[in-house]
Amino acid sequence: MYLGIDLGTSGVKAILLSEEGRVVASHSEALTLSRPHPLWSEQNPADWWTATDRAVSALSKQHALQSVKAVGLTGQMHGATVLDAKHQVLRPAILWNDGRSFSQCGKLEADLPDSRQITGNLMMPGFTAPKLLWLRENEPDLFAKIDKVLLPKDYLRWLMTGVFASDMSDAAGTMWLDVAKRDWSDKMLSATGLTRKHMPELFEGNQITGQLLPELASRWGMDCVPVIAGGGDNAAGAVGVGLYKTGQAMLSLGTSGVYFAVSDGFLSNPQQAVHSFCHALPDTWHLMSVMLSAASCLDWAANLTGTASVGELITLAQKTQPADSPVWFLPYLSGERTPHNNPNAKGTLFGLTHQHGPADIARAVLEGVGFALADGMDVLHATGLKPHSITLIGGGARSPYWRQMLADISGKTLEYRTGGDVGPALGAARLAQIAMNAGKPLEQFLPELALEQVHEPDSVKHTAYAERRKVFRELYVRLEGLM
Ligand SMILES: Nc1ncnc2c1ncn2[C@@H]1O[C@H](COP(=O)(O)OP(=O)(O)O)[C@@H](O)[C@H]1O
Ligand SMILES: O=C(CO)[C@@H](O)[C@H](O)COP(=O)(O)O
Repeated sequence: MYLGIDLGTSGVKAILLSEEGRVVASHSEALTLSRPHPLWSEQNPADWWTATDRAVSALSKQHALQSVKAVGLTGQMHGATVLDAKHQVLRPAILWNDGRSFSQCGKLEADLPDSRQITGNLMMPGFTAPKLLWLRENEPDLFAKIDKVLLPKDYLRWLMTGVFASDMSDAAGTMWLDVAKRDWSDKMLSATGLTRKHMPELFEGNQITGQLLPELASRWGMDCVPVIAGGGDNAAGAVGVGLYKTGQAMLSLGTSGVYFAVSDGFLSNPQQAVHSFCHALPDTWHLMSVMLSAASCLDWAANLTGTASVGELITLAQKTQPADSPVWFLPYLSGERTPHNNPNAKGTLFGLTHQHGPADIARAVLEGVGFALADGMDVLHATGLKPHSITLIGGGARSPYWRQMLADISGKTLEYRTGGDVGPALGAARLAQIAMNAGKPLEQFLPELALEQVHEPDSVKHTAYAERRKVFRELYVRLEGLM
């Protein structure tokens, strides 16, 4: 078997994949997020480790882990985890949805006019490099002590193997990688006062980076098996659902919302904040549009409306019909990346009257996230890449009602496959299986998951939603200055 570990924002998931490609067990442990100041978003790396240890220990009670041949790692991207020379964590990790480094982004682009050519991307807060510049300017004593900068899953790897290593897909999200060359860029590193010695060694997603340390192996009832590079959660999620060829795409409904498409060449649309990164398999790249708050808006709305769970919130929304006097929701609760690149963008409810109640708000939130996802799809398609199939993954994809609404809003056929909700952990386990079967054809280990439901867009509803989306977009344009 293969063990896949996904350090998500809302929790750590561990799954066991059988040699035949079946998920035989899984366990999740929740994580919380801290927002100590406006625009800040942090987690304590010690909590990541506690949750990981608990998740794997719980899995070992469901299923003996003695037959695990390799471990694959994946996780939330871009987080800055900084260690001192004794390899102690210096401060809470600054996460992917943290907007504090907006001015540092402008400074980096001004200092390095070719930064978009090297990285393929617009410099955005949330990416790792501008956060390190923020630390240099705002916490200089701490910055001076930094010996290593690690991405979240690579901090777990360090604790599991004693090795500093990363993979190309996650490293691409730092803005220190030359994405076309798949190597660290000395120029980008030096612009933030760092060198290669601060970075982990680079691997492709399906390469072995080290072995599980003996004390952990015995704690979890495993051998000292290889730990594989793995990938950022989106690239690994794509591998999990079998996406590695140009034209394959997915929509990931996690804390963030991501439209991800595989490309065999290096394309980009930095002006509209489309991300252009390496894929987790050699010689492949991908594009993605990222919205910072997607399914997390449902958690927020469930809390706001006093509904017990996201499932209940969706049931509430289902009781409403698209109204004559609708409510609109701008889902920018943590600012936004694609297409606005604006950490100061705000969540907004518009159109409320005495007639509206919690159900209308629930519906507006589901629709608003859908409109924002459709905006992201449009700007990705503007690169010329036109995917021929779109698979839904992530916790939000568990709702058939929301899945159909997203097909109606986007006007695209959306496919839901069994097991898509554990996508990244499954992808990490699949990368581990590929690594242990080097030389065999990839296709053998990347079967598409069984199709559970196909959501065809309803053309009448799509036309109505297209009208509503015009107002959604206009609202942002008019409110941007006030935000
Ligand atoms: N039944 C459900 N229907 C729709 N959304 C759900 C359901 N259950 C959980 N979710 C959503 O799934 C999200 C978590 O998805 P997940 O892919 O695990 O995120 P992450 O990788 O960011 O930790 C939560 O924000 C929650 O709103
Ligand atoms: O910032 C990005 C991608 O660029 C996010 O997608 C993070 O990688 C977090 O993912 P989830 O926890 O929402 O899966």
